[in-house]
Amino acid sequence: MAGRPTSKKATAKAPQAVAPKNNKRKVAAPIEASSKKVKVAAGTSKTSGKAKNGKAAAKSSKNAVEDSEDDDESWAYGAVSESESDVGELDDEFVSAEEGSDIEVGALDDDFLGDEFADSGDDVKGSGTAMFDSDDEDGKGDDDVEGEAEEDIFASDSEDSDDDDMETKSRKLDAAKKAEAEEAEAELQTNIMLENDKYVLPEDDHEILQSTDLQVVQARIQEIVRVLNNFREMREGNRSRNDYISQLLKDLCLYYGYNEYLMEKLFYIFPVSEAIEFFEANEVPRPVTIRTNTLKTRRRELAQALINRGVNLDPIGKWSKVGLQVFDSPVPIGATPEYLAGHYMLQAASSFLPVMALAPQEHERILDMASAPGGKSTYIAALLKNTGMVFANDANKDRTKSLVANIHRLGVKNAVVCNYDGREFPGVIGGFDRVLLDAPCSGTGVISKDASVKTNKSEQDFQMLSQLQKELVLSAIDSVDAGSKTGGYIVYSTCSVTVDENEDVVNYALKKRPNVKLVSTGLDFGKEGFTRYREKVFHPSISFTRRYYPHMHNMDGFYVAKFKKISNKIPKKNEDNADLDEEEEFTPITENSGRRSRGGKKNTGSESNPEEPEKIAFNADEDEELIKVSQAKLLRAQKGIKLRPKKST
Ligand SMILES: C[S@@+](CC[C@H](N)C(=O)[O-])C[C@H]1O[C@@H](n2cnc3c(N)ncnc32)[C@H](O)[C@@H]1O
Repeated sequence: MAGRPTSKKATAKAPQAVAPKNNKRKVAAPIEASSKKVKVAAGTSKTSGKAKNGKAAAKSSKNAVEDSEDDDESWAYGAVSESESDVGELDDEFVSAEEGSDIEVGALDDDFLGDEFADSGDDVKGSGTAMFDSDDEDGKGDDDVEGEAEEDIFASDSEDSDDDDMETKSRKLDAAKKAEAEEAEAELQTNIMLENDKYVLPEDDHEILQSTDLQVVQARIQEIVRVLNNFREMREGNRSRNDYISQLLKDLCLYYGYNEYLMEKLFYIFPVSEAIEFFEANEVPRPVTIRTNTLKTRRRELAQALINRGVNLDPIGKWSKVGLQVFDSPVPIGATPEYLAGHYMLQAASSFLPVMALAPQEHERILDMASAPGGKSTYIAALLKNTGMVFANDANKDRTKSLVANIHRLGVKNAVVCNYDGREFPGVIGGFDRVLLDAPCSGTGVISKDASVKTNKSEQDFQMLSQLQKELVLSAIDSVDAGSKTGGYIVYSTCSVTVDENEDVVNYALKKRPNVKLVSTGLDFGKEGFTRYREKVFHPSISFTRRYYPHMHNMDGFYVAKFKKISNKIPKKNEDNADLDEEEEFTPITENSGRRSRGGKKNTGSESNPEEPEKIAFNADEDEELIKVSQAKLLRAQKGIKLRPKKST
């Protein structure tokens, strides 16, 4: 469709209705929008917020300095003193957009879309330039215009120079000024509606389709948001809220380039103004972040090595001890010697969160059910300090190649890579201390990295994804040993913000597996998961789950839920969960069946007695025996040593 803004150019004329709120939020974001270095955080196109953004950035720069001083490691990286001295110089975020534009990412992992970042400089520059008011485009500032007006007045004055009647002269001057003021007022009237003006909705679709001029669409979005925010006073006649909302949704689709189905799905997650902040944030790349691989180095050492290469970086925020935010770099950040030596992983900040929630303990046996390309598996391995075992599984064999490469590069020695459909667990192996299910999802949290999500997901896709996620989460739960001395936890996460893929899935799991309960994620920021959404009511404990948003937390949209398994038996009904809605049935895999039987009837019990709850426990002795046999085989193959396996008693 002509005029459809699928690109970041749309940010150039972003609706301004939300600017003040947005600015406020940016300062509190877990990834600081600090100092000149920030090229993305504050960089939306809200011209009205320019000065404020500059101040906010300056303020947060100071915060970043304080944060880094409070850090356990109590260091301050290269940029810190610079940012302190820069604070006073900052006047707006455009400076930073250009300064931060030359970052190169190089060979990035699959979970981190390098092209976005490589392109980001241009995008930001583009939007930065376009962010200037059109008034400024002719290169004349307000002073120039005023100067011309004054010259005109004096010109007419000089024509009458013969007339030395001061009163006439003064009257002419007054009349000229009045005419100019009226003209100026008239100009304003055509552009700006007064607070109390009623906004008249376009009458028919014809008019809407004609209005593909982004500026017209943008102006209408602003007006409709203004009306919706003060509906009683501002609405036109008997127009309903729905009339305005349906026009707004059409305009948002046009302006940001989403399909109608997804637009509606996302729009209702937020209050009106916040929805626009969310769509706007999706037009701007998120900060480039890396995770220190503590198996090989420490954050301070890594930071120093990268600073020596001219990389401008800072700690990600107080909440992470291993994250670094890279502002700009003269070298490709995905191809430095430190990167190749496995000292860090290019990893989105949001993707630290599920692993932090999982909180792996040394010597545990952990399953990462959907793990490629391994950002989280390798983090788990690092937290285990290469003890215990990480089963890094992924259903996509091709993707396991990058998983294996990352495991090697990062020096992970306690990982087993496997390639099963996650729904086949625990038939493959069970009894884990903890399971992470970072589920396949629609990616509505990472639209800034992959804009194709705006248009390539249909209602059917969402239904299929939600169904798959529900099946996977039950397998994840069933793969954990409730009797684990140190664990018994399951973390479910997605990089999507839709309710179907998050609260709906968790609610379903609570209903189908009353032997689990939700517990705190231990993450001290993030919005609470919804306990109600439109016509849906979820279990109250879903408030333990956490939502993360680009416009609020300056990181990808994300969702994290943590379950504790309290029994290996699945009770028939749990009173706490009795109020959960009945939903469609499917046949999950059981330990006994090994493979998931499809399309059959409900089967949560054992094969011999479907009514009897299944028992899933890891048999440590049996496993030890297997490990010994395999070690013996290995020794024989590698060194020709023959060990006689001990007979089990
Ligand atoms: C969000 S990505 C995982 C990212 C990964 N956790 C990381 O941090 O690098 C989801 C993964 O799920 C995998 N997947 C899709 N369907 C699956 C299934 N039925 N069982 C297991 N993995 C599946 C996809 O191949 C994809 O790699």
